[in-house]
Amino acid sequence: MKDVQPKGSHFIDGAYVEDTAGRVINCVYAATGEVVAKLHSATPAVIAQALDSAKRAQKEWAALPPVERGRVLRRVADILRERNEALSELETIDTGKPIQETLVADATSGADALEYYGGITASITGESVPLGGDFVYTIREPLGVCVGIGAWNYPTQIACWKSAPALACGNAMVFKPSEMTPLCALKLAEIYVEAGAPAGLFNVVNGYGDVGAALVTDSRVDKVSLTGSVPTGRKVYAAAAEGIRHVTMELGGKSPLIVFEDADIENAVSAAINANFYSTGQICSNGTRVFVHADIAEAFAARLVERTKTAVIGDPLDPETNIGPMVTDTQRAKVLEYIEIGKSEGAKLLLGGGIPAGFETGNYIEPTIFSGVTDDMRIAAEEIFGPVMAILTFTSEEEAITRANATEFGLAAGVFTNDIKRGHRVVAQLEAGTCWINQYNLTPVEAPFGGVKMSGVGRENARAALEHYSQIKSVYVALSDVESAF
Ligand SMILES: NC(=O)c1ccc[n+]([C@@H]2O[C@H](COP(=O)([O-])OP(=O)(O)OC[C@H]3O[C@@H](n4cnc5c(N)ncnc54)[C@H](O)[C@@H]3O)[C@@H](O)[C@H]2O)c1
Ligand SMILES: NCCCC=O
Repeated sequence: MKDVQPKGSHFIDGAYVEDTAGRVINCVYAATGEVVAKLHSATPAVIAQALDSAKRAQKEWAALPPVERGRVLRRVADILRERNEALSELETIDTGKPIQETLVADATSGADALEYYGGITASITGESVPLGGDFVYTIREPLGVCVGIGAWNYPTQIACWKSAPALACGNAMVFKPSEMTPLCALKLAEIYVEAGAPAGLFNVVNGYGDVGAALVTDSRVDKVSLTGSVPTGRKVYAAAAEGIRHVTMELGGKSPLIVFEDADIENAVSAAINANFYSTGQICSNGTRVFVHADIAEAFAARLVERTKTAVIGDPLDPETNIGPMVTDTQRAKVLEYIEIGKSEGAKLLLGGGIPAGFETGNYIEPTIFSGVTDDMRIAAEEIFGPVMAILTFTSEEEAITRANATEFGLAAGVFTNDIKRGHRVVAQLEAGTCWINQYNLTPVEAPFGGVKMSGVGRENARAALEHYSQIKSVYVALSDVESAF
């Protein structure tokens, strides 16, 4: 295994920082269980250093002409693309996701975000509001120091999706990666400095949940953006509210994928595969409740099983591998428990359900398909965050919509139909922040991404994210005399 030990656990003010007094974080390669790097969770002194330097750098950064700020972000995008191979390998080692995915979905999607926001930095402006003589103009101002807290499934992408719009708006960011994947964001911090960002503008502090909690309540912090589970979201949202801080919450889901009887079955099967088994099922927007019209349910399931059997399970660093291990043994144990729950609830196990033969070392698990699932089963109601698909059947459009919406989550939804009117009619009624018609799980930077209901608050990507990293100042300008009562 290549040496991935970073020069320090944190990256602050343009340099690696270490404080061995912090609790140890072992970075484990999910395919073998090998400890590939050892870091230390941030101490209060490290957190203070990160926030102080971010506060300083933010002022310097916000004072630059926007076109110069945009240029720095675009340089970051270029470097991410130049180093895609090395960064993808690191992402694979950090997460266990197959290299065939990380080469196309991580540093590259991060680069898209940096390029997009670099391109619009100079057009983040206010407006002029005529009042028939007097007028108002508005200024879109940065919030100040933003804290980003990441989940473990997309460490590079999450760090880029948060930092790119934050920095474009003139903020600084202190980013805390998940303790399970501490390596990738450190590389991004190095690249920001190399691209010309002021030291301290993008700092990374590694640590457990307590480090995240300390950041959220610090008086130097103006905004918190979390990607994580609903239970963590509740805590972080409440803690941020104490200081009336701005928040973005990108949380979990249990999204529906509805396949109507007139759908192209081959495309719908491809979408169901992508919506459940990409990244070994560890994607927030996954369409894990696959509602299939009763008339085609048998044919759909047969083809799905046939194709899923051909998936190559293996070493994630092997380019042939489609399905790698789960991020940790704990996460896999949780998924295996859900599979047992599914069986005991009476769902029919069509495929998978255990540890693949020959893969007893590492956190491997088979892609698993249940049919005969009903809405009340826990495997249909709770976020599993692993490669477990539940097939449910329906007979009418109205029924499919009602049942798809019968969840506390609202992150995403997909509809497969060849009737374009039906496609639009159905998504208009689905309670989800992102919907796809005849596609699933594509999240281009040009499209806003985020959830409704318990799945979150705010949006990432597109111009929509600018609303969440800036605030508007109104300036009233009088051209006439001031009237007063006396
Ligand atoms: N909506 C999205 O964009 C999106 C994307 C990826 C993952 N997710 C969700 O993330 C979850 C999986 O990720 P996870 O297991 O890392 O989530 P998690 O909620 O356990 O942890 C997320 C982050 O929060 C930190 N944290 C934990 N307790 C904290 C506290 N009290 N204060 C501040 N920070 C704290 C963790 O250290 C970690 O960095 C799933 O629910 C998934 O759906 C959502
Ligand atoms: N590519 C989008 C991933 C977001 C959630 O896990």
